[in-house]
Amino acid sequence: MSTTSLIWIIVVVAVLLAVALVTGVVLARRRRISLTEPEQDKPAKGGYRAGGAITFNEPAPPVAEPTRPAEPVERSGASPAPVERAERVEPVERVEPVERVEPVEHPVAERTEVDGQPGVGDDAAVPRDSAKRGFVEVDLPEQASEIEEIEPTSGRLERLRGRLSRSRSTFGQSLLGLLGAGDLDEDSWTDIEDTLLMADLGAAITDQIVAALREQIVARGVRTSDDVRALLRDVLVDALHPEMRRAVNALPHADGASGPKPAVVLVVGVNGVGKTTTTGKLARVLVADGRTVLLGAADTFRAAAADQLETWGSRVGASTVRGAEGADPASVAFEAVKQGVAAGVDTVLIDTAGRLHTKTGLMDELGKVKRVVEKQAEVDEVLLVLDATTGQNGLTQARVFAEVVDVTGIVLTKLDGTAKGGIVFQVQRELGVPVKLVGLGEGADHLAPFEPTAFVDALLT
Ligand SMILES: Nc1nc2c(ncn2[C@@H]2O[C@H](COP(=O)(O)OP(=O)(O)OP(=O)(O)O)[C@@H](O)[C@H]2O)c(=O)[nH]1
Repeated sequence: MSTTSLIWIIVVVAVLLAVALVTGVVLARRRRISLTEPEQDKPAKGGYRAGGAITFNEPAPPVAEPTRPAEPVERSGASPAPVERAERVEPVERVEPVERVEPVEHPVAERTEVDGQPGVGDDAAVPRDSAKRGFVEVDLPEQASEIEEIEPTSGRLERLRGRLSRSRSTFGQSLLGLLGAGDLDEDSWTDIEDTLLMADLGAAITDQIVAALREQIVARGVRTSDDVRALLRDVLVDALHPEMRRAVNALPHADGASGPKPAVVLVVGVNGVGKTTTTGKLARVLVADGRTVLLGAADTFRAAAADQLETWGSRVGASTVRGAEGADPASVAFEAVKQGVAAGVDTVLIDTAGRLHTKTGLMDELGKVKRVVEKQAEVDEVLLVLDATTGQNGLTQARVFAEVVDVTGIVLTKLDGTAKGGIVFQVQRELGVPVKLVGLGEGADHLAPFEPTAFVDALLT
């Protein structure tokens, strides 16, 4: 072979190698997904649409403005003008802080009739408001001197979306970062799984979401940060079952032989999760919607709980029926519904006590409350209140309550205080019951309707 031929061969091989190298680099770059595009901070397509108000459901054909007998409750509209103060506003007893912090013996040990087992009215553990905890942590709202203005419910979640910032940064943004970081190897998928598990989505939903992402990232040919966001949004919204009915059954029953009957809503859950606060916030929403409300303080284990509820009521002109401390919760609930029917209010909201951690005790008490209430009127909604910050504990509670009463909706409180917003996914799956409302703060109007799309958008944008 001549020298010229050899030189030509070397040149051709060098050119081929250079072409192969350039092609490889270009292909590798095209497979990368970058999240640094200017589009990054724009809302996902369709935008954040949390404009919905809390919706209420009527149990039967709509009632045409029922005429109500004289009732000391003035209505407030969506933009309420100052209304006259309701008659029954009694001074709220202030509970002084308990200073002593000592362990408390469980009272059941001293009781002979229950054979050492907790009975109705007992806690499995020492109640949180025993001397061990102290009332100092319970923030009683100030007694209002006049009826307050209530923030309109429409657009409320949009206004409160900033309160989901902890979940947004540790859950939403982490996922976007991981998915958009380029070639996804097995380590990346493990990181994605860990992020979902740490946000309290639970193993089953994590598997479901990861499988959907793996499949669709290829099927859709995901390339850009917008593609990633859109895919993640669709997969998360889908896992939240947007088709579930989330209206609260709180509107009165149509005229019957004996006239219109109020809707009855039972608010249940263990102590400290935010039942009383939620009942108060819900009363405000109903009043803002032009409804008349009567409150039943069936949490008779703690006088301050009834005071707290009464204060919430007085702030919006709703009366509260309460019993003596330690009274039978069922009798208070019965009386509240009886008075609600007599007064012709639209809704009776009953705050129950959740002190019974033993299933039998809980069943006895809640079952009795429901039975006696049903002698007066149908129970339309049983709202189970869960504290989003309690993770697995909250789920255990949810299971017990679901076995005991027919839970029709979940209120997830304290979502503002947690980075684990994923509990929403898990609790719906566990119970098969929709999350209807979410608590996003201690403020009087920090209760919002739960909307899957708006929620996911708040996490991702
Ligand atoms: N950050 C935050 N705090 C909340 C929320 N909902 C309730 N809380 C607070 O949680 C605490 C307990 O609320 P309560 O309404 O007294 O709870 P409860 O379940 O009625 O408790 P018991 O009356 O003891 O059974 C209060 O300090 C509330 O202000 C919420 O959505 N976010």
